[in-house]
Amino acid sequence: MPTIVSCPGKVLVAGGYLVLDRQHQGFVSATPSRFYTVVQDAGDAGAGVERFAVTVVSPQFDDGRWEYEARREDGEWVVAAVEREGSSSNTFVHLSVQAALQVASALNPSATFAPLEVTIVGSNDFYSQSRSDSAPVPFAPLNCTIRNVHKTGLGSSAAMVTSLTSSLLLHWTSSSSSNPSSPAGRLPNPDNDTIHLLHNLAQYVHSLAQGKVGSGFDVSAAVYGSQTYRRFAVECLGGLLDPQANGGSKISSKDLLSVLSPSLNSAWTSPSTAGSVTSFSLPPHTLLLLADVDAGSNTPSMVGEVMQWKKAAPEEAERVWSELGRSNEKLRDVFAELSEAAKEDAGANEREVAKLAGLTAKEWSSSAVPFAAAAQRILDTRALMRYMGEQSGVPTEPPEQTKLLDACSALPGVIGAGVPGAGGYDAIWVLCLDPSSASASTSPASAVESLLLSYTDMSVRPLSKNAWVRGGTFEGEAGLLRERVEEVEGLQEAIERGKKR
Ligand SMILES: Nc1ncnc2c1ncn2[C@@H]1O[C@H](COP(=O)(O)OP(=O)(O)OP(=O)(O)O)[C@@H](O)[C@H]1O
Ligand SMILES: C[C@@](O)(CCOP(=O)(O)O)CC(=O)O
Repeated sequence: MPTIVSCPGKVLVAGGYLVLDRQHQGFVSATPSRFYTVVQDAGDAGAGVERFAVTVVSPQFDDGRWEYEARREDGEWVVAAVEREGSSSNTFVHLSVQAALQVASALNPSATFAPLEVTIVGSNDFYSQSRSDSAPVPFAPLNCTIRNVHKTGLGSSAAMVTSLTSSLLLHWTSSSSSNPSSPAGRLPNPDNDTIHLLHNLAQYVHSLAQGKVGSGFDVSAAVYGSQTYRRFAVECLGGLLDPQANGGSKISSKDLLSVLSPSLNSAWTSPSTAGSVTSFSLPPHTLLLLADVDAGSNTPSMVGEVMQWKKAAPEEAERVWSELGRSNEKLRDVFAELSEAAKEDAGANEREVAKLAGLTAKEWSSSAVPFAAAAQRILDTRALMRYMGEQSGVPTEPPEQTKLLDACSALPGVIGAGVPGAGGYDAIWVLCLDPSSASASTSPASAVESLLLSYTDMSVRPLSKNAWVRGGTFEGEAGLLRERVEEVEGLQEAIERGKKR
């Protein structure tokens, strides 16, 4: 039986930069666009096996095939890349296989291993698709190398690393313990302790592969789905990211597990160092529409400049961050109030949404409806982000984006719009009402889509409807899931394409 794990992409709706600091939180939506990893035995497992092959195929890419040999040396598993003519290296994949194998062997020292074939695919919306009239097949080949692909900002590396490390670890440990709160009709998810370990493992691999410590909100979204995220302290990872730790030699499997295991390393649970994941939901009958902006921004350098400003003007920065932090929390709270109201009286909520969908957010404000408060909160957060951008000299919401966001926000049924994550020229989100009565062509979302498709001041392309987040739905909030191949459209075909490599 193959082991399949899928993980969602992310949109950091609010909390960019602040979320790097444990004092503040990030407000994250998971996307229905997901990464899938399929792990299959390609031979028999043997007792006392000292080496086995792991082949990883990513059928969407011309260079998407990596071969590894796992060898046991002095009781420790080491994963080495097998170089073939024309093959590229993939640090994210290599480190995922190495770390997952070490943790699996530490959890079960007498585990037996078989050769493995692994297939990785990401929903089309993680990558810009070539313009064509027909919709691409699921997990469509991109006709380019990984290095040359244009990413859309949904967090491909975090979703990929999390689904790969998780599927490998679950495959090797044949974890049968399941979570009683698993959604009905789906394969049961692992228990909470296992999920926590999978999270810690993916955070470690992702940080190591990126060569930096981001806040980790993207990996957390890949595991836990939509959430209010407070980062874990770097101390949780001990010296794992420090190349000088262990005198420069590789960490043993046992030591790796003792750092990553939430039951062995109290830093993961102690209030002064632990991260936290609490709820964040978009209200029912709202739709978060996403669009890719072609210009692109360099997140690490933007982060560097904001941090420099923070150091140079600590008092002003502290004041702005506190205000932004409060504004972001208010946005989360008003979404929670709207979700609660919809739960209490679904009919009244639907009627209100249907009425407001024909009016602009400016027009709502005269009647002081709760959706008007959400619109105002979004404007407040944007204004503060722009102010921080001006102060730090970083284009968090550059004028071209302001113009585009304002144009979207002025359409009927639009609650507001923003630049996700670090901001800049990468992407935008637009939150609109999604009345059940509207036909696909008369909905606020379709008006936004038309505006974006005909926009000429900047090159902006809406992601497909498959990537839009529907408020209050399972698909729009779920984190890591175990999957059956026959239930994921196009997955079997993608595996077959990979076999032809
Ligand atoms: N389908 C895939 N198969 C294998 N590796 C992948 C795949 N997609 C992404 N990766 C890995 O992730 C790396 C990209 O990571 P990087 O941190 O640059 O992007 P990112 O910030 O996650 O992108 P974005 O947020 O825009 O999706 C690739 O170089 C590759 O190693
Ligand atoms: C700037 C930052 O807070 C968010 C970056 O988000 P994104 O990759 O632009 O979606 C960095 C981080 O949290 O790792």
